Amino acid sequence: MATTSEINNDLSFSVVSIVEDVLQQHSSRSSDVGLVSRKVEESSLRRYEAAGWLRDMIGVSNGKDFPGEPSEEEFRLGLRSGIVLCNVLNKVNPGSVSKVVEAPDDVADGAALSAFQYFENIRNFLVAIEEMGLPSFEASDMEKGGKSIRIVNCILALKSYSEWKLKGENGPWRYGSNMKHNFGSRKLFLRKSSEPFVSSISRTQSTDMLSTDQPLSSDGDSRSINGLVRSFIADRKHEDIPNVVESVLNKVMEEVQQRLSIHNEMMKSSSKPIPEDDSSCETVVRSQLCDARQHEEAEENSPPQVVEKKFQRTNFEHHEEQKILLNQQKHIQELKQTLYTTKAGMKLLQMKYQEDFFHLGKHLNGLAYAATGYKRVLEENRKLYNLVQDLKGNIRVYCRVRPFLPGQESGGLSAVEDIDEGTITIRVPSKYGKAGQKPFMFNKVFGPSATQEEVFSDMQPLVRSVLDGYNVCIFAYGQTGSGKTFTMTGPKELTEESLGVNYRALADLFLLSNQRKDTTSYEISVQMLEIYNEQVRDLLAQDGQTKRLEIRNNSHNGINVPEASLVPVSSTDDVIQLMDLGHMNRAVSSTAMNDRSSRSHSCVTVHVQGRDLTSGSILHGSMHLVDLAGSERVDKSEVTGDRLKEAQHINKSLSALGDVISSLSQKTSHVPYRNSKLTQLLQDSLGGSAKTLMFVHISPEPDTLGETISTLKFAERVGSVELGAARVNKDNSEVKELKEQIANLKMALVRKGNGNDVQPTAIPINRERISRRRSLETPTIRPKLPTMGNTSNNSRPQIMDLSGPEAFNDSTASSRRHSLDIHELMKSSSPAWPRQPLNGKDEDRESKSGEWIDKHEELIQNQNPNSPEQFYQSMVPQQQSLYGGKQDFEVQSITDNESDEAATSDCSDSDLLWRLSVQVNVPKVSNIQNSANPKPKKIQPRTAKLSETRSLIPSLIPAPSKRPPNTVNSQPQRPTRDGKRRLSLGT
Ligand SMILES: Nc1ncnc2c1ncn2[C@@H]1O[C@H](COP(=O)(O)OP(=O)(O)OP(=O)(O)O)[C@@H](O)[C@H]1O
Repeated sequence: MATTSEINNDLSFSVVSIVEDVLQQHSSRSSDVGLVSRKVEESSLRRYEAAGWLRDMIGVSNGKDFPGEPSEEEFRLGLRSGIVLCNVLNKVNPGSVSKVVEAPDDVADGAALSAFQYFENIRNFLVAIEEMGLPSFEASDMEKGGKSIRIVNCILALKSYSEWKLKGENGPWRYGSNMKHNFGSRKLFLRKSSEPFVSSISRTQSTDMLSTDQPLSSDGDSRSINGLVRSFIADRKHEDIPNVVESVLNKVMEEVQQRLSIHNEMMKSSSKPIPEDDSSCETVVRSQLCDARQHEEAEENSPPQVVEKKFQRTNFEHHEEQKILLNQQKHIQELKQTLYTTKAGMKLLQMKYQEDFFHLGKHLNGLAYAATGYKRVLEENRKLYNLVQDLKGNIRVYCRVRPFLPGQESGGLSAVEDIDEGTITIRVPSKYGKAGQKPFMFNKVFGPSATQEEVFSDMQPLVRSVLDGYNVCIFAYGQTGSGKTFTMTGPKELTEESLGVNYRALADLFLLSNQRKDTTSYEISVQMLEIYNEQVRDLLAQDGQTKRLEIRNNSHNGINVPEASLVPVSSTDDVIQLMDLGHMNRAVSSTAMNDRSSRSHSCVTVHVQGRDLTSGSILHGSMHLVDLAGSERVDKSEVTGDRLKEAQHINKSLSALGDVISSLSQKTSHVPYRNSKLTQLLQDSLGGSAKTLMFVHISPEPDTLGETISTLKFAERVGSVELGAARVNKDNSEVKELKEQIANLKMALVRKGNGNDVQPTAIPINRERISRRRSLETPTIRPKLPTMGNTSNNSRPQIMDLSGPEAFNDSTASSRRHSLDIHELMKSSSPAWPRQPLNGKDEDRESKSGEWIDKHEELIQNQNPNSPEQFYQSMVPQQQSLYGGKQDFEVQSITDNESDEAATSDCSDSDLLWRLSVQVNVPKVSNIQNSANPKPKKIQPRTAKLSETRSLIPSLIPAPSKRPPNTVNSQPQRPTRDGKRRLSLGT
């Protein structure tokens, strides 16, 4: 912003300028036309002189664009950049302009020069000229309409100075008095360094006034005005002077007043408040100052109307700028507001998003929970399904897919498309008929990645139920190389992780029996058999003898091959030792399909006997762990000779297995168990009261797809077989008591039939205590099992001899009690007890669907000739002939709470099974030897008719629903045909 002193100075200087202008106008007005043309010519000559000198000074080549006789316009344009002037000045007075700003080459004449060049060169030149005391000119004189005469004066003065300097004259230089007066006004210039430049006024009217040493002062100003006026009136006539002076003064006064008013206006506009902290204000102020200066200059050099217009324009521009500024501020405010709103909106959105995320998270959690729940429900469904299957007595079927073996991957394309819990989907290509996918459903499907532990954990409850007195059978089925041995035993190199079901099952039984040792004492023993070429071999035979063993089905204690070694085990080490021996003895040789193919069925049978330490009751369970031979067809094995024979035997036994399964699923009356040793061995598990699990194995290779599909089809059929609910093999004191009661009743009947008046002993029947359990025999009469060598010297586990009474202490007592009772009865009855010879060939009798042959009952008869049954049999020959030589007694099944409690398996499904089971059938006892017919009688398959006939045999224990309790119905009863087990007294 201009300071007051500056304004004052400007004003004082302006007075000089005003006077000068007025005088010029006055003189021009008063001059005649001739004078004007003379003046024009004179000024042209002077311009030529100046231009010529400048060309001389800078050289023709540099001044090529600067003509020798330029027009006023050419002259002005040539000097406009200030370069020529500065260079010439530096030549005249070296160092006067320290830096000359060169114009860019491509700046054409007439083009607007940059403000920088304009101000730099011209200003530096003018400053130097003024310092030298030479007549100066205005920078605006360089522009169009400027006073070039002043420029010419300045250059000619410089020329004169140069010539003076060249002459080498001493003393101060004086500008020539012959020169025309220089009316150029002074202008305050600032050096580039912003150093205030104090100019001295050079005036040319008189030598005493033109001293360069004269300081700038108000005296100087007045002197210069006086000089101007004097020179103006010098060539006037005396009588004109007062008038001229008066008109000049009037003019000056007018001009001064006009300019003052303009200044005041400017002052007003420039004194408007400027916003402090707005950086743009600084720019505005600067531009205002600049405008003010330009305005001043324009004011000084332009006629008043132009100045007025310019001022108005400036004012208008200023106004516009103010408006723009205000608008911009308004916009900024609006933008700020928008920003604020946007920020608030963003915050709101952020909060909303966070809320949404939170809800989403909750929702996802809910979904995850639901998914887990769904999985749980699925799992529960599967368990319930399995439970229903168990209740129905279905054979449980698991499927396992072997992974590709190293080097066997057929481009990674497996025959298995998908595995989902209990469903396996097989990819069927067109060569097997209709291309597509074929699903098979089982109780559980294990994929190739399933571990041995996972596999076992799923069947663990089943295994554990052996300790509760159930019979369990797990058999591995599948073609050669599908992984049966892997599942049942493990790979060749056994590790803890790769141990198969056999090892894990026994280890688990040891663990559980140990946990229960306070309540139950368990004895676990193992048999290992092999069926090779339809011969049963003892794999635990130490002498390696391949003695042909016989299978005796439905033995009372679950030991179907009594001649095979039965080795007690108590630890996993024992088991490993035994298994090693068994594997050594097993027949294994190579075939084209699998170099470790076993062409025999192997069966590890675990026998468990548990004695309840409180009640003394005995239970026994057995578990068959069967690794079947490969199920593939003979022709595929590409074998001949011995191998062909082996394969044929395998096929025969597997076909027999298929037939048994088929007839079981169709519930036919005759089940052909006897068609192979395998079906004979598994008879109790397949048609009896056992829990059976078939583990079907398949290979993933597509080239065995045909075999895979037939294996899966077979397995599906097996899954549909209902065996009836499993039962616990438990023998307790109540059962024995009941048996005695039955015997008494029978005797009473016999006596009555003989004309004796003896009334049946009124022994109350405690229905609640009637056991529904299958085995009713006493353990003292179990078949003697073979022993192996000298056990004291043998490091192997000792073979258990179950024949001794000490093995079954509690039952001995029971047996004694039983015989005592009988003797008492015998004393009161007259008929003699016929002696029955032992007959060991009875086991060949064929069992039928829905009944089981109790050899133990038979043995009771054989070993105890004085038993009531024998007595009864001997006394009722007529009845035998009447009813087809066999009597059936239907025993009403009653839930036995105690028995249920005794079944304390960890196996939830077996427990539940028993708890849900309301009515379970008591098994029939059959094949009791008739004293009148010592030879074993081959029982023909029973027809419906025979069954009807036999049903006429009176039931000694009436069904509670039909008859009042505690009464004996001596009339023959029709046996039920609903599959209930019946107590059968054979001939
Ligand atoms: N689940 C599995 N994981 C890894 N390897 C397996 C698996 N199942 C089987 N194998 C491997 O596949 C090969 C054949 O398995 P395995 O001998 O058990 O078949 P198999 O059905 O018992 O044959 P065979 O009928 O001849 O006895 C073996 O090398 C075995 O280690």
